[in-house]
Amino acid sequence: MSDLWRRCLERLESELSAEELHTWLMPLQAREDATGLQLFAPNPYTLDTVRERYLARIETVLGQLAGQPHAVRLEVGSSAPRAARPAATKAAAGAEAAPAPAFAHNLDPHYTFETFVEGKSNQLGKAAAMQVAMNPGRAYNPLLLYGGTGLGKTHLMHAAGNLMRERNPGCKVLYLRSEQFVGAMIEALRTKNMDQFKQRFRSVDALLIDDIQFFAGKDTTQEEFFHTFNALFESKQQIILTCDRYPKEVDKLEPRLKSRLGWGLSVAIEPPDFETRAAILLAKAHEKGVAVSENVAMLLAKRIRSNVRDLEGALNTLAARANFYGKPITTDFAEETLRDLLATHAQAVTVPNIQKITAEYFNVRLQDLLSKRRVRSLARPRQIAMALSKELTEHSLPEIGEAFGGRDHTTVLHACRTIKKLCETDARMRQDWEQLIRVLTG
Ligand SMILES: Nc1ncnc2c1ncn2[C@@H]1O[C@H](COP(=O)(O)OP(=O)(O)OP(=O)(O)O)[C@@H](O)[C@H]1O
Repeated sequence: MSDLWRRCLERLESELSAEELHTWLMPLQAREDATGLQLFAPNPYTLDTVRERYLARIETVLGQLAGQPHAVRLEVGSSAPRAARPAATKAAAGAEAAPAPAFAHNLDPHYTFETFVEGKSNQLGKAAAMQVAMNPGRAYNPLLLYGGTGLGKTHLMHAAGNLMRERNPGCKVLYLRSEQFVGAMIEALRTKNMDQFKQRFRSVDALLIDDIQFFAGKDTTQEEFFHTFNALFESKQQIILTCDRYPKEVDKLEPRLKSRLGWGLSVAIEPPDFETRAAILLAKAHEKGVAVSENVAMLLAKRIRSNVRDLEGALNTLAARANFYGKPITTDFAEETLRDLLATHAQAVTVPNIQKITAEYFNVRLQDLLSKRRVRSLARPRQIAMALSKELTEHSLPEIGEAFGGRDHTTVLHACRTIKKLCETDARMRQDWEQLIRVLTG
């Protein structure tokens, strides 16, 4: 790697989140010559993103490091051509040696990148899944998508598989829920067909396994998965996994497996924000041919924050009722039809609950959080709790101010603006914010 580029990355490490760095900048290859620095992106998508979001900053840092303006050229390609055989060719070579039964892929054709709505909460996950699909076995291996239920991990996983097959129809992509992997293994053990089992999993170009937290405590499965993983990894076959939390936090998952999972890229999929929830609803309604206005989408997006599956469930209920009664889906109709459901979601998030959870999260006493004390260790959690109250409840600014020890509504407004800005610029703050939302709405 060019020394200048390495130093530039080191500098940027302190400014960007690890995920941004790994998704966009680490895949770049650098070549330095008399005319400046040339950066090679693995695909046009990365190139566009780097140009749009990071190029200006890269040029500034390079200028600082070199002591004078430094030209940067960006293009798609590689600084040194790789010798590795593409995965599909490898599979074909394997097939020559031992003809395998016809391959039946099992991807859901509806789960594509086109039907996936992008927002801040899932942008990195989508980008990583796309890169993997465009460079199977080479971009990130394994790619691990983790996060709460119903947030689109399975969708992205299938989308990656579908894109791989679109780009290379001969590509063998096998999707399995973890339970299916366990079931297949038990069956193979029972019928003494372990060789066939091994062959089945190791002959694919990409193996997609959903919800690997299910492997916890299943030692034989983990052992077998570990060997499958190694075999695939070594021959550069792509592995994509999902998990309901960061795998290091999954109890009874073997340390050596956890360490393997860390070899590639792990990306968190966060709960979508309000705008993304509304956009997802409108997209789903369009897909299903259900006429839903923006107002209705906004109503549901405002009130149902838990996850996309719940949002979709609400939309399906609305569509079915509207169809049954032959009525249009107005906001009144939606309020009326989903009254119980909306009430359940509203109950979960109250200002006192937000205050309590935020105080616990930052390890401060509730009475201090609500006090007038202005020390930073209290002021920031207090601002976060105020901003969360605005985001997650229907209360007005004066009402929220009142609930925080009788503060003025302008103080609440200031808190909301400060936190929003910090979430955009500070990765640590964004993590805290998203984690709290997850706890409060999960
Ligand atoms: N950003 C998005 N755009 C469009 N649809 C989405 C998005 N996020 C989630 N969905 C939809 O929400 C539903 C649930 O998503 P999915 O099954 O992928 O969740 P998951 O994270 O894998 O959940 P689980 O861990 O429970 O399996 C799917 O119908 C999916 O299409």
